[in-house]
Amino acid sequence: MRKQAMNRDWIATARTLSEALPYLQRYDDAIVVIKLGGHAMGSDEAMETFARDIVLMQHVGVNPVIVHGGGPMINQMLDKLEITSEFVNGKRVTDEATMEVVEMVLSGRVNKRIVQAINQQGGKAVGLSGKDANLITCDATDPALGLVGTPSEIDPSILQTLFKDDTIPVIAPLGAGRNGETYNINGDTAAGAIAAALTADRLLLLTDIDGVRNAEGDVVTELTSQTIRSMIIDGTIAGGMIPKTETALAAIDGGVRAVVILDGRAPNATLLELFTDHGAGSMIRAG
Ligand SMILES: Nc1ncnc2c1ncn2[C@@H]1O[C@H](COP(=O)(O)OP(=O)(O)O)[C@@H](O)[C@H]1O
Ligand SMILES: CC(=O)N[C@@H](CCC(=O)OP(=O)(O)O)C(=O)O
Repeated sequence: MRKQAMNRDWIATARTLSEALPYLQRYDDAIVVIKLGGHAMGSDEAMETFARDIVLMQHVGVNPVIVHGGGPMINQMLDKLEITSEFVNGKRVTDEATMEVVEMVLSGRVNKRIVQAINQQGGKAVGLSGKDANLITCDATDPALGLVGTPSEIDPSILQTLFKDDTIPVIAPLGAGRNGETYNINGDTAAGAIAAALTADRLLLLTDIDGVRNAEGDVVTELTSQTIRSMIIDGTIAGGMIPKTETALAAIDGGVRAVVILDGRAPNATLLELFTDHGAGSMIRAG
């Protein structure tokens, strides 16, 4: 016998699916780069929902690319090893010992947790870092930051190969230097550079806050490059939000159609943004 569940509005569920059609058509074959910040990687349950949304996205024709962070997980391991660490303008000052820990945590535990979560939902994910297949080549950002890298060359060919095979790339933000160095790249910066190299349709930066807030504490839903620049200068945008908004500007300059900064802890955040009228977070658009 067919179930007659009374505790859910099935008609509304069917309507939601029907209303998604124009969005499904818009994003058919689109490239969407999703940066999952360390603060947005919550419980196993939240990771499961995130992974299911990514697999669904791919099933309806999107080519998703995940770039992740993991700052809080790096901090935990550095604490255990009694290595002190400091941030300058949202970037971790990285010496050789810190770099070893960063690579171990990001390419190891964090990357594989996301890969496994996607695969458990029936997707096919592969974990890489920017060092694999010459994906990201870096130059030093600033000698004062040590081994922090700025992507100078991106070779996205491995990503195109993975798209053809319906495989979802999950990328740890590390890059190779020209002389065999390993560089630590801020996760947002890496995601922006990859999105620009792919001329992605969307870059979603998932974090632990519902968007970019103004001095009054309200989320600004549409941001222009001028507003961002003045908010950085007057200190309204600070800490980890600096690389995020700078990334958004660089990605738009690099050909990405739109960047959205949104709360990755909100349930189904990525689907809400892509497939419904309810835009979430702060959007920065081209033109
Ligand atoms: N104007 C602002 N609007 C929103 N968040 C801001 C702003 N200025 C600074 N922040 C801080 O930036 C943080 C997001 O950056 P970060 O912690 O690096 O995130 P993630 O780990 O997701 O990359 C927010 O939690 C908030 O504390
Ligand atoms: C240079 C730099 O700061 N690299 C970051 C890389 C991880 C990251 O970006 O993590 P979130 O996205 O969680 O902040 C770091 O060492 O913490």
